Amino acid sequence: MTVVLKLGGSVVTDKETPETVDDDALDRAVETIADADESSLALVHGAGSFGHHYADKHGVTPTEGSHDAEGVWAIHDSMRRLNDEVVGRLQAAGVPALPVHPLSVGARDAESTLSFALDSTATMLSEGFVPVLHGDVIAQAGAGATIISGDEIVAHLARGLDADRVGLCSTVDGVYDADGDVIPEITDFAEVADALGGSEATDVTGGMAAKVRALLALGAPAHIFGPDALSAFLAGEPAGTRVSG
Ligand SMILES: Nc1ncnc2c1ncn2[C@@H]1O[C@H](COP(=O)(O)OP(=O)(O)OP(=O)(O)O)[C@@H](O)[C@H]1O
Ligand SMILES: C=C(C)CCOP(=O)(O)O
Repeated sequence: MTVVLKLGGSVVTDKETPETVDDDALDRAVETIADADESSLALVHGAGSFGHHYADKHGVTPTEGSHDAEGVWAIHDSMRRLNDEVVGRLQAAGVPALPVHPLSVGARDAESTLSFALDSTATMLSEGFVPVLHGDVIAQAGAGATIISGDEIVAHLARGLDADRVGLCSTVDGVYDADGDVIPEITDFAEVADALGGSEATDVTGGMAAKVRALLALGAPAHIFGPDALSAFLAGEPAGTRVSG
């Protein structure tokens, strides 16, 4: 049973204050993951108030690239520091976490098609480690470097590792309908398009609409849920909104 789980940047950081980890929320998530003791778990985390802030400052998005090495490094470096924090706390809680930095293993061609070697991630999993990936900048042919969101990495991992279960843990309890109620299941983008917005904070990768689109394109069932439902998700129980294309 392979599980791919993303901890949203809005969960693990205080998205309103640049470069601030949300200590309580991250510790709670780490504790829940340690308690679950999932045998084959690949983790991804988002950018929150780390990467998005620098991406915005240097004008880099998933489609607008940059050849400015210092700017690209500033974005990556902020994500690397957040990743150090996440990996360090997981290890302190007894989870055998190791980092995988997308900048060093992935690239896009001129048509934006992603190639992303999964050898390190897959081998870590089979050796009993918990790989921890993150949204990042990656080199793109003809564009310098562009942003890759944690959600895109989740989709790539889910396919490449043939995941049995995929989860996006965000700050919301699930995907809300126009009345603010959690939608139990989404099978078609058009049915929910009107209710889906972007993100409330600085976010260059598109908020909820982009998440639902990416998850609908997967073969595996995926769930979007809030931190309170993380242990249920890891136990294989229903959590938040189920998205299946
Ligand atoms: N219909 C909807 N239901 C739920 N949330 C929605 C909806 N439309 C827009 N949103 C927004 O989407 C946000 C979740 O997307 P966001 O990209 O901020 O999450 P994240 O993955 O946790 O963060 P990050 O992108 O930094 O990793 C919510 O906080 C909410 O503001
Ligand atoms: C802005 C950067 C570097 C990555 C964005 O990842 P996300 O928070 O998962 O959308």
